[in-house]
Amino acid sequence: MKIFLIGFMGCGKTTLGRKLASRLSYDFIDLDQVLETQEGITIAQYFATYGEERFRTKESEVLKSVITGDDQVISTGGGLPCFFDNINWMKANGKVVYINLPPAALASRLENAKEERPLLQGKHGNELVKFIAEKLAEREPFYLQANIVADGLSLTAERLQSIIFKQ
Ligand SMILES: Nc1ncnc2c1ncn2[C@@H]1O[C@H](COP(=O)(O)OP(=O)(O)OP(=O)(O)O)[C@@H](O)[C@H]1O
Ligand SMILES: O=C(O)C1=C[C@@H](O)[C@@H](O)[C@H](O)C1
Ligand SMILES: [Mg+2]
Repeated sequence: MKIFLIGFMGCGKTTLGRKLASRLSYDFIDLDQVLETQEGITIAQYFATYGEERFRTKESEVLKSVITGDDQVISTGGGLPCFFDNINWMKANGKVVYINLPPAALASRLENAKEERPLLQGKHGNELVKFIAEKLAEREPFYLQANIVADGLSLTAERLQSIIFKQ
């Protein structure tokens, strides 16, 4: 089975995805990391060099190219479900799980991890919370199309596993 983790930057897709894959003995794929390895530059450098539009095309191509094995946990980029047919494509190819967190919680996690997230550069404090709240409102119609919505506050890989497999 393929499990796609989606949600806003900082909701824990990479952190929880790696742990979930290890618990299940599934392969772990982080699409941001695959893109960085394929292109030989960081996401921030990719945005700076080619711009967001080309990044969206590239991340969609990466999504469709790496999904080859059977049992995989795939952590996606925060914006990926909101472009092209990506959300429907993921639902047609596996189970999609949205990790849901409120803006203030996302902001406090992201305050010290913004350098590698180009959309957040230069935003601090209340301005960061406001930006996240607006972007999240724009994106939720896509995120909420997931098969499963998981509450991201104090979420663990163990809990995520039991939600997905309804144990
Ligand atoms: N369950 C958790 N509880 C507390 N902090 C967490 C949790 N999961 C992740 N974090 C922290 O939040 C930050 C972002 O986590 P992570 O990189 O996994 O998010 P992401 O969803 O992959 O973001 P992006 O879309 O930018 O790749 C990290 O600093 C991480 O240590
Ligand atoms: O939310 C977003 O649009 C992004 C999230 C990250 O995972 C990266 O894919 C990139 O920084 C863009
Ligand atoms: Mg990530």
